[in-house]
Amino acid sequence: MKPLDPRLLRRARAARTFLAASVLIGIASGALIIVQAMLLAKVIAGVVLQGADVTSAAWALAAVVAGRAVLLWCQEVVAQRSAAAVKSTLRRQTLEHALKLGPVWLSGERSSSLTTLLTKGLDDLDPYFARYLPQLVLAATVPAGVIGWMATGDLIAAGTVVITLPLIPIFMALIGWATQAHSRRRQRALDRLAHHFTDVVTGLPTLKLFGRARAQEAAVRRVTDRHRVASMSSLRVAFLSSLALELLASISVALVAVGVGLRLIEGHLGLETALMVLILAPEAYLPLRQVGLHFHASADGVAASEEAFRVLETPLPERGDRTDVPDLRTTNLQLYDVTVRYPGRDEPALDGFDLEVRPGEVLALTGPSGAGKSTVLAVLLGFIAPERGVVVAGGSAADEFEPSAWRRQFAWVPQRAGLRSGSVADNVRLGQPEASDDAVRLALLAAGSSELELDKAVGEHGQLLSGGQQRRVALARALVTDAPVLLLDEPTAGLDTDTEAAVIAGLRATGRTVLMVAHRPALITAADRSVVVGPRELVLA
Ligand SMILES: Nc1ncnc2c1ncn2[C@@H]1O[C@H](COP(=O)(O)OP(=O)(O)OP(=O)(O)O)[C@@H](O)[C@H]1O
Repeated sequence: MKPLDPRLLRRARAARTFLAASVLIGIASGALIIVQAMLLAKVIAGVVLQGADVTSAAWALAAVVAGRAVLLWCQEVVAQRSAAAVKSTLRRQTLEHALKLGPVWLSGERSSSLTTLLTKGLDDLDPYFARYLPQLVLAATVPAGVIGWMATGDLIAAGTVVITLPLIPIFMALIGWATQAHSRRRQRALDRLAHHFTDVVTGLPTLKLFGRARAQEAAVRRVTDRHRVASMSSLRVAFLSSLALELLASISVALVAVGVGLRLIEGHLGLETALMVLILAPEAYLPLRQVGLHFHASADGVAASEEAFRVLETPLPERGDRTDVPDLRTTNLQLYDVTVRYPGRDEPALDGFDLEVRPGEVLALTGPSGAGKSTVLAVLLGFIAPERGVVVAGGSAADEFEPSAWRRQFAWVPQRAGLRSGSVADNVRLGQPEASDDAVRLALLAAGSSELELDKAVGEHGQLLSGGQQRRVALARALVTDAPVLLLDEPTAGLDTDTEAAVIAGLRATGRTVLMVAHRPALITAADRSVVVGPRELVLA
């Protein structure tokens, strides 16, 4: 593990400010430690030898101690603020990037890993900023100053420190090497726990229905146990390594002390100098020991930031920046020879697919389950880039356009409605935040949901609404936009025949281009045309 990931400095301005402030505070702390040792030695020697007046030195010592307390406070304030700023920057950047990567990239276990990373994961950066980095700066500044100053009083003691001090970073590097693997294992166990737990909670009604809820207890226990074992082994390494570093530093200080004691007895050193060297010796080792101590607390934070960088460094599909997207109210939309392969899949989800969508037509995409109908919509929305082939509008390829400008031409109703908690109106307004109550009512009417009150509560993932109501609210959310093309993934699934007829009539009445994935005969019949998606594309009149 690198002590300081340069990507952190590049991505978060707060981290750079923090580092600069920490270096200044570190240098000031180093100077105060030396002055404190000199004054302390002077006061003790004065008292022991009963000759000198130590009053002024005692006052100066009190001032130095107060100065160190103020520096510590400054360091804490700067660290907490920087940690908060860096976490918020990383969270924002990671979330924005994940959104740009789109729902296809987020599918699978990625969404729960991302949730863990953006919540608990990045919080682990707190000890990294508040403890580890300041200590790292002190470790780089204080020992050099202390050894230099010791050398002016006792060259042999300074030499002893110079020889023994490097043992600490060597041990730390070895320990760090072992800890990194433990931290990663712990992070993976936490990810798996989050994923499993989300799955179980979301699927609890189904599990109960099939009498499998109890069986999940054992599965949750197993995953939790794995996390516990990983955490305990991290802690074991942390405690053992602290003990090793502590022991090493104590033996080194003892070596210095024995040498100083002998030279004092033999008269080669004065009492004040000997005291100063003895007081300073532990200070040379302390920052390095503390770095080792805080290293473990920060390892989880560093693992989380590496995870965030992994997301941030995932390349975005190449898209142009043109915003002059042709108006699809008047322009044909074409797919030529489009082949799509999902990451990790050998078989293509779409193979050499051609399609032409004319303005204002209602077109049904049909075909067996898994044939690639939803994938056609994902390609049109730019959620996945075709391996071969191209999407064309008005003579230009879709990937020449800036993604959000391109997507403004479309309103999408996915297979899962994707509603969030709030009211029905809140959910419809996701399509058009400025929509008036009348516009929302009109959209609900066109979606066959006139019976739904605008302020009716919607729970998480659309709970509190029936499956059919969720679909219709999602449809109203698409209809309230002014997008010229509606991409609908089975818009009438779960609706009764009358409501389905009303929805189809509502769709036609909008006069917009509709491209819908359709399994139900009523929907296929209501379309102007239907296209079969599958290994062999058939275009039916
Ligand atoms: N995110 C994904 N990662 C990997 N494979 C995927 C992903 N999404 C879909 N697939 C695979 O791509 C193929 C086409 O899927 P798609 O959802 O487009 O089919 P579909 O025709 O819409 O099916 P259905 O009618 O059941 O909704 C399937 O084999 C599916 O397993």
